Amino acid sequence: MPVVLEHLGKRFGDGAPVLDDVNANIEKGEFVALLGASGCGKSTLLNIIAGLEAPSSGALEVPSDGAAFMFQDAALFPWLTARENIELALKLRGVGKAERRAKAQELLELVHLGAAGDKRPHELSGGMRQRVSLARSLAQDRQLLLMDEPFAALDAITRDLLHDELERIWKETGRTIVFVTHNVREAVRLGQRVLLLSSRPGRVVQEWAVTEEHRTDAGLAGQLTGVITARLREEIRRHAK
Ligand SMILES: Nc1ncnc2c1ncn2[C@@H]1O[C@H](COP(=O)(O)OP(=O)(O)OP(=O)(O)O)[C@@H](O)[C@H]1O
Repeated sequence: MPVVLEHLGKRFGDGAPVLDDVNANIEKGEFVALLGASGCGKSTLLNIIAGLEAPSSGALEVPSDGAAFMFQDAALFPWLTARENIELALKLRGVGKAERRAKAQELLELVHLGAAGDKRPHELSGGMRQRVSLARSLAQDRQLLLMDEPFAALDAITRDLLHDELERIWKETGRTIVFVTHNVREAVRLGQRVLLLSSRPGRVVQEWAVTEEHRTDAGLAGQLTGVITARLREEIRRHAK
């Protein structure tokens, strides 16, 4: 099991707990969508899984080689080309110079940017930049990939395209993915499992399995989206009181 979270809690300083008694098991190769309202602690939980933050209580098991991380903002180095951004990640991983170029090209092709390797970030669209960012995360070659609202800033059509791409890449690479979003449609589109995090404190309050039937039957997927949206609204209302 790559990720086990047991009674995980987090508070910053002497503030109110941000996370409280979070429990979850994520299996190897699984695609889990972590859904929650703004500010409920999704990024904090992802940072804890990534080892960037320590939990205040509870226990967690994560892969010993850590995780690759992809953020909402591509955060590419502007003075490097797309290829060089990816090569840098490979270099940091200790891949030799000769091998780096071929591997970077392979990753560019995987994200359908085979011809754009020499472009710098400002010459790329937002969607293309996120593809480079995805390729760079894959260059880190970790089994576990943590994604923090990576497509939130993109327009709906580009986002749909990237959903298809990410699904294909997930299937091709067998990565374990934890994908944070506040968008229910996106969670149902991508996740095999959707975990709903409550607000203040954040806790997994419900989870849903997204089955093959949901993938092939838009009506069924729409129904599930409706059910999850209603539950999310309830959480937001409860928190607003
Ligand atoms: N380093 C920190 N110090 C103090 N408080 C923090 C810190 N990091 C996060 N918080 C608080 O923890 C809470 C949860 O933040 P977090 O960013 O994890 O939520 P989120 O669900 O990812 O939100 P969003 O969807 O808006 O990105 C917020 O109230 C935030 O102010």
